[in-house]
Amino acid sequence: MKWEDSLINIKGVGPKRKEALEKHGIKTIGDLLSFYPRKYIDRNVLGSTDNIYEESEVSIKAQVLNKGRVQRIRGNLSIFTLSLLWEDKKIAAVFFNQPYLKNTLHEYQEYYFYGKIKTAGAMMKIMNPQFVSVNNPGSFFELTPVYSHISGIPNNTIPKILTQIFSDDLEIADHLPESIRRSENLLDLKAALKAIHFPKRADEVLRGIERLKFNEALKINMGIMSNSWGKKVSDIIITSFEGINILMNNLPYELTKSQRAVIDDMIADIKSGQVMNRLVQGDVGSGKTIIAIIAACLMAQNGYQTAYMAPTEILAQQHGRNFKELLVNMGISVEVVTGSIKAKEKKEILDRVAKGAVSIIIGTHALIQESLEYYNLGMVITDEQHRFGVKQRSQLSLKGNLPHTMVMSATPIPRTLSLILYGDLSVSYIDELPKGRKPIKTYCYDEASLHKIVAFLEDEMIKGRQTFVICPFIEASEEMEEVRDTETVYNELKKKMNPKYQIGCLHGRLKNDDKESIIKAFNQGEIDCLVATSIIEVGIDVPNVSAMVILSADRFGLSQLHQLRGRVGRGKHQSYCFLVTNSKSKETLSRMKVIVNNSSGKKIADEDFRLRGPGDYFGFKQHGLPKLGLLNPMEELTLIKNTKIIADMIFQSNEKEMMNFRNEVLQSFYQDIDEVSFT
Ligand SMILES: Nc1ncnc2c1ncn2[C@@H]1O[C@H](COP(=O)(O)OP(=O)(O)OP(=O)(O)O)[C@@H](O)[C@H]1O
Repeated sequence: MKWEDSLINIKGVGPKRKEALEKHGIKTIGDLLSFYPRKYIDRNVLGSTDNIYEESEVSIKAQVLNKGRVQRIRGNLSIFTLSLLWEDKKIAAVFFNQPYLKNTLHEYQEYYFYGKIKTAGAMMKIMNPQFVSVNNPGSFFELTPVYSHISGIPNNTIPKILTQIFSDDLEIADHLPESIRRSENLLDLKAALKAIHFPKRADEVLRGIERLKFNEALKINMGIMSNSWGKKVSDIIITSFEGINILMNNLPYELTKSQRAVIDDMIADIKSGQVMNRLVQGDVGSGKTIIAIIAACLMAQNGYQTAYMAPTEILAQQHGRNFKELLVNMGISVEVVTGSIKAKEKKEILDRVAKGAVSIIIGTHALIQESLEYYNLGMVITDEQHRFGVKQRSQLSLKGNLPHTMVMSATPIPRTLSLILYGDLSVSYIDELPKGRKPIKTYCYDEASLHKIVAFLEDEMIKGRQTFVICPFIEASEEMEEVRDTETVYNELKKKMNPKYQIGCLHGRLKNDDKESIIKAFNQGEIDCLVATSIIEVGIDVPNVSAMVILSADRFGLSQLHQLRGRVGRGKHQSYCFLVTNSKSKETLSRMKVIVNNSSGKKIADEDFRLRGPGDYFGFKQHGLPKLGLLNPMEELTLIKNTKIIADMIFQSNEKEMMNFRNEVLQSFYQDIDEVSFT
């Protein structure tokens, strides 16, 4: 029996169960072996009456004192209660819906019981315990794996199938080179899987987990490393820096110290003769776009093209305007290519790109399309914002002859995750905001205060400012009446606000042309108040906006609220953000407090991470990385660092075994990420 064999040949797996397992992503023997237990029951802990903890799960040794009593509650529901003597105390064993146990448990006999202890009430209880006779405990004290329930599969079926798999001639090829396995003191793969599924003791499970986590960490590291590995020396020759000096000297503002430092880092990379792989990390509104403009200008002035990949069409258009504003009169040609552009126009642009008549190409995913050929791509910039995966990034880089890469990101990423995601990148931080920015005053109110908030927005608009009103939904939902939607709010505001104010409404369901014209009108100050969904979350840059109201604010994640709020306070005006929620939940209110009291993206991300836990935070899927089994990347810094060193060693090695292993791991990595879909 092999890893890739189908489960259909296994006894006990008929077509129905096969289908149920497949729904859960379990198709092969290997998939089932990779379906790890959710937890283990350890009945080895023998409880004592000296030390009883409410709700603790323990084994107790106790004598049955009576025949017990079955109470019928209603229908099939029954409770069987039995009195036990545990050391010198009485305890009741309570069984639900198992009246037949009356004939199984015998008076005056001793048993081991395992279950949850409840101390509240007149008598101590052990709830729904498992039990075994003291004279014949069998495997009662062995560790028992517990698997997540799969609908259509009885709970004891998974262990049964696994037992069969292991008792047959199971072949598991362990490709990890023996030398690494030994130096890292790891179990071989089959032994590790056996330890996970059939452990006798807890330390065996730990050894099994150690090996399987190692596999996952090594695979992720090798997959990421393969993006940049072996393509270090750059053929791109940059000699002229005059153009960017002119550009920088003519900006309407002075660059911050951090912005200058990032530009220095970039220039040093380019001068080093090696391919640049740099992540630029800076909080919302810290001024990352100008870095991209300067980098693209440098490339253009030296005869190379730059591709700039933005996460949304709206942003691609906005960047297009910004780039053109600063670069067109320097004789640099900029074009925006998006999915919605008309075919004829697109063809014309693509022809010009292929001939080298366009220097800067800005777009969305469309930039990765097969049909887009570059003349001489010198740099790829991705405005990451967690929308692109590892795969897209590398696909775009493959378009040229090893172009330089720069990744922009606003969201602080925990160190471990950034080591994985950007393991191949050097990092520059923009850790200050442009001069003169005032902290955004943030408040949390319930809906009863809405009329006052609307009056406040009108006051701001009298002063010539613009405002945002954000709603989670596009239209009203019957199931979730309490959640605000753009359609209703837009109509209400039209009635409530002075008609001299222009109100606009923007959401993802509008046609691209309509979206574009609304954004344009808002940019030009023709719309005073824009009601929108989170579509404006990233990147939208209108410095005249001074107030934002976020309705049903509890529907958004903390980092998302921070991103949304980052759409105001981008100019010299004092700005305000109102989080509106009717929720009284303590948890919600404490989340709102985090935003009210903090302005730093890093602090908010830390809190988000603390409140939500690692599982939810920065999903791997969002980054186009495969789902992990046992590895929690947030907590395994040492393992990730160690396996990175090993991955590097494997990539450097000319030994056949190492090279074969490398190819196999990469094949599997790319297969995994092919299965990841983007939403
Ligand atoms: N040094 C500076 N001084 C003053 N204004 C600046 C400076 N650098 C950038 N800006 C302006 O600040 C605003 C925000 O910059 P930008 O849009 O580049 O931010 P960002 O880092 O991309 O933010 P986000 O992550 O929110 O998209 C823009 O209007 C930009 O022109």
